[in-house]
Amino acid sequence: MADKPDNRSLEEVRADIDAIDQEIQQLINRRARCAQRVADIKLAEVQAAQAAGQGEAEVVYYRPEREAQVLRRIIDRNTGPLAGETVAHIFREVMSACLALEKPLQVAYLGPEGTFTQAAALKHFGHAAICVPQGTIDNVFAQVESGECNYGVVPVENSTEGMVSHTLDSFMDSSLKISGEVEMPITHHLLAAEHTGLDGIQRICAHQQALAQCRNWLDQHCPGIERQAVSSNGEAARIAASTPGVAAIAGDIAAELYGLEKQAQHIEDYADNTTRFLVIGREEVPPSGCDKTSIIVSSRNKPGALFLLLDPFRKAGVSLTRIDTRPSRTEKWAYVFFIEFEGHLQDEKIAGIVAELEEQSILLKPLGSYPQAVM
Ligand SMILES: C=C(O[C@@H]1C=C(C(=O)O)C=C[C@H]1O)C(=O)O
Repeated sequence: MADKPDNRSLEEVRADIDAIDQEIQQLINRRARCAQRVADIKLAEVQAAQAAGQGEAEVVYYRPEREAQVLRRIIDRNTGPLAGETVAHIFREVMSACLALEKPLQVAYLGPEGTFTQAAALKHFGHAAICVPQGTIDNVFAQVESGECNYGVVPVENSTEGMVSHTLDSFMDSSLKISGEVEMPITHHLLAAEHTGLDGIQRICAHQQALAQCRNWLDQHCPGIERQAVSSNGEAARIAASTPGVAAIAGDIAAELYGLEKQAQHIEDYADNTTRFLVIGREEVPPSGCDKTSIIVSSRNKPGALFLLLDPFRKAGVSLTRIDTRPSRTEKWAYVFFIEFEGHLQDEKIAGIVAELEEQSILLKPLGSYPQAVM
C-alpha cells in the first residue's frame, strides 16, 4: 500500500518535530532513571556481598557485554530512513550519558589529544567518558593497573602495517584483561600551517605506522623531503603547528585541534586502511553472544609445534581471526604466539580447545573474551 501523501505545511511539520522532541526527551530521561535504578541494584548487591564477608569487590557499573547487546539489537531492528550505524551512534551517546549519572568512566588512551586512539576511545565509550591522554602504551596499562583509570585504549593492529608490537609485549607482563575492541577507518592528511603548500615543506613528521601507510604517496609526491618518525601523529601535528616548513601526517581531529591546513587529503596507500584498538580493563567480561577471545601461547620447541597449537581450532571448527608471533623475552629463541579467535572462554567448545592447548604449550595466558566490535 502506498504511503498517504504528506500534505503538512512547514509550520505543521515543525510543530510535529517539537512534539516528537519533547517525547524523545521524556523517554531518554525515563531511560536514565532505569539506568540509575540498575546502578542502585548493583551497589546493593556488592554491599550485601561485603556484609556477608565475601571479598571487597568494587561496584562495576559499566557492562560491555550488555552495551554490545543493546547496540546490536538497535542495528538489527532498525527500519530507517536513518542507517542502523547512525542510530547506534546516537544510542551509544545516550548510554554513555546514562552511565555517567553514576560516575563518568575514566579512560586512559595513547595520546596526545588528537590521535586516532582518542577517537577510538570516544567511539567506544561515548562523549560522557573522561578520556585521559598518556604518553606511552606502558603508561596506559599502568593507569588501569593502578585503578587510576577504569579502562584503557591502545592500538593493536593496522590492516596495512600489521601488529603494533609494543601493545602485544605489554600484555605479556600485565594482568589486565581485554574487555573490547574498536575498529576505526583511518584517513591520513598532509597537514601544515596555512599557505605552506607542498613546495614549502622541508620535513614531514608522523608516527612510523603513518609514514609506512602513506609510503607510496610520499615517494610519488614528496620525493627527497626528509621524513621523521615521532611518537604519535598528534605529536607530529603539534610540531607542525609550531615549526614553519614542517608538515605532519595526521587525521581530521589533529587538523582541527592544531589549526592546520590540509596540503593534501586521503594520502593513505590503501583506501580501506583501518586500525584496530583494544580496550583493557581489570574485569573479565561475560558472554555477549558474539564474542572474540585473545590468548598468548608459547609452545615447546619441537617439530610441528605450531601445527599442534592450531590443530585443536581446526578440529573444533573455530575460525582464527589473527595469529602473530613475538620473540619471547624469557627464553632465547623461543617464540610466543598471539592468537585471536571467535567465541568466549566460557563456551564449552572454546574451553575444550584451551585445555588441549595447555597440554601442548609451556605458557598459555588468556587475555580475555570480549564482544566483537558492533559499530
Ligand atoms: C543500565 C546498565 O548499566 C550500564 C548502562 C547501560 C545502559 O545505559 O543501557 C548498559 C550497561 C551498563 O554499562 C545495565 O547493566 O543494564
